[in-house]
Amino acid sequence: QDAIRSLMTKHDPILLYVSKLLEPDVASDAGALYAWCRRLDELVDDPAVSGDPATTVARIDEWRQRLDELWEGSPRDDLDAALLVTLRRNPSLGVQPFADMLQGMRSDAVRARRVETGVQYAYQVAGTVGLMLLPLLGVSEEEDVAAARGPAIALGQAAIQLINILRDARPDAALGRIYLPRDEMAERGVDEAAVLALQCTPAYRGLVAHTLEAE
Ligand SMILES: CC(C)=CCC/C(C)=C/CC/C(C)=C/CC/C(C)=C/COP(=O)(O)OP(=O)(O)O
Repeated sequence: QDAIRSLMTKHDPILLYVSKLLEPDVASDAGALYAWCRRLDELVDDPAVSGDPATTVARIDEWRQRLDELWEGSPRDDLDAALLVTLRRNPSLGVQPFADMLQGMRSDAVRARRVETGVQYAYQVAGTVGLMLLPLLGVSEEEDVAAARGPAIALGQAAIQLINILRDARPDAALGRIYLPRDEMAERGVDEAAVLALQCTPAYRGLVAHTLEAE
């Protein structure tokens, strides 16, 4: 629990407050899921390997291997062991959202410069979080999951991913990366070169305003 708390304190302090609003078991399950996602993100975002897709991909594949071992009941460390407790407490939690998040990070890593985002990537790195949380929130019967799946993914995407993309658009562009949806950029006449040159054009402002309104 201490290791989970210190990850949250460092990266997402607001989640410490959110956790206090949850039942103790739910809070510790959410914390275990958080630690898995955050450690994966740290592997990928590590500045030491950010210019080296091959190393990043190797790390992601290693994390996938660890996930499989965890699913077979063999955690490699205390944080994995905490996740195993969570998996046992929430048997409807399937491997798919974890595998999908890994796939999203992998496809991000192999594209050296420009990442096409859109709905699929947003699902992979954020919508999946909504799916992971469903069983913790008491949604585990098959037909309930089917009904809640769409809203859960939408919540993850809207709450985490799109806000993140807009917040980080400038530093990402400075790194030669654009995570804005390509189809909407084209529709609104937002020029890729202008974004990379950090120009805040009226078309770009329009896209930001439209994205915020839509969510
Ligand atoms: C503890 C509670 C109440 C909920 C936990 C909810 C969960 C599982 C959250 C996991 C979020 C996470 C770390 C996802 C990994 C992928 C992702 C969208 C990372 C974004 O991280 P930021 O720190 O916002 O951005 P940087 O990667 O740029 O640092």
